[in-house]
Amino acid sequence: MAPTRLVVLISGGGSNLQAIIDACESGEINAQIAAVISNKADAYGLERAKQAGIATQVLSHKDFDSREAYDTQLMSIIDSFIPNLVVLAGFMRILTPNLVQKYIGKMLNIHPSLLPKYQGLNTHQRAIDANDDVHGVSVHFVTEELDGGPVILQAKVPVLKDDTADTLAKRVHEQEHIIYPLVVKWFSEHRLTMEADYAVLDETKLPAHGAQYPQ
Ligand SMILES: Nc1nc2c(c(=O)[nH]1)N[C@@H](CN(C=O)c1ccc(C(=O)N[C@@H](CCC(=O)O)C(=O)O)cc1)CN2
Ligand SMILES: NCC(=O)N[C@@H]1O[C@H](COP(=O)([O-])[O-])[C@@H](O)[C@H]1O
Repeated sequence: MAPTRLVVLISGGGSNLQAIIDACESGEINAQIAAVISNKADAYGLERAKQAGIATQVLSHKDFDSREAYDTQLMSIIDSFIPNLVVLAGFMRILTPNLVQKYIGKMLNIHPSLLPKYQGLNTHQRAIDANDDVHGVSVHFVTEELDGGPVILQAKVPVLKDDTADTLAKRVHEQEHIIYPLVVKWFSEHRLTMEADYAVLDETKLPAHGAQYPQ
């Protein structure tokens, strides 16, 4: 089967991008990253992509007068790489309805909370402030509703009494790097749709660390 063509959108360090790069390079995922696009020129994820020989492009939102104008240009760039799947990996811009609808069912996001809890930003601190004893991460389809799309896979981590947002984020990151490549692999093998019967996904492949299907 031809490898799934990925376009990955980032804004920062790119550790999730790196996990997907590694999984593609090892053959774990039958996919290739056609391009990495960042809205921040100083995103270290761009360096990770360059070191892996992956095409990169920077599209700064500051160069556009509106979200719609930015997304129109972003769509044009994404389309030029003819992706089967668009992967948001720490991409920190809210996408407009036109762009979301164009890629509906073939755009994924990773969000650092157990959705539907804590949509939006600053999720780790919010979990600590709420005295939660469990936190985690969700991989979901992107829809117009911010962080409201169908959840595909989640992973849980404990919140420790002395946790800071940084120590909790580090624990969550470890799980992100397991479940995101796994979901991309499932997409590449099963051509996941938003109406997917999650039973199609082989539960035995779930990492032992407590990943769970949405209830
Ligand atoms: N239409 C959608 N767009 C995006 C989704 C989505 O589900 N639907 N997921 C987000 C990712 N995300 C959380 O997982 C997220 C990203 C950015 C923001 C946000 O408030 N961004 C601000 C700018 C913040 C900054 O620059 O630091 C903004 O866009 O004004 C919230 C949640 C990606 N997009
Ligand atoms: N709302 C989106 C969001 O907060 N996403 C989060 O950004 C980080 C990106 O890290 P990375 O750049 O090292 O992959 C990840 O923790 C991801 O869950």
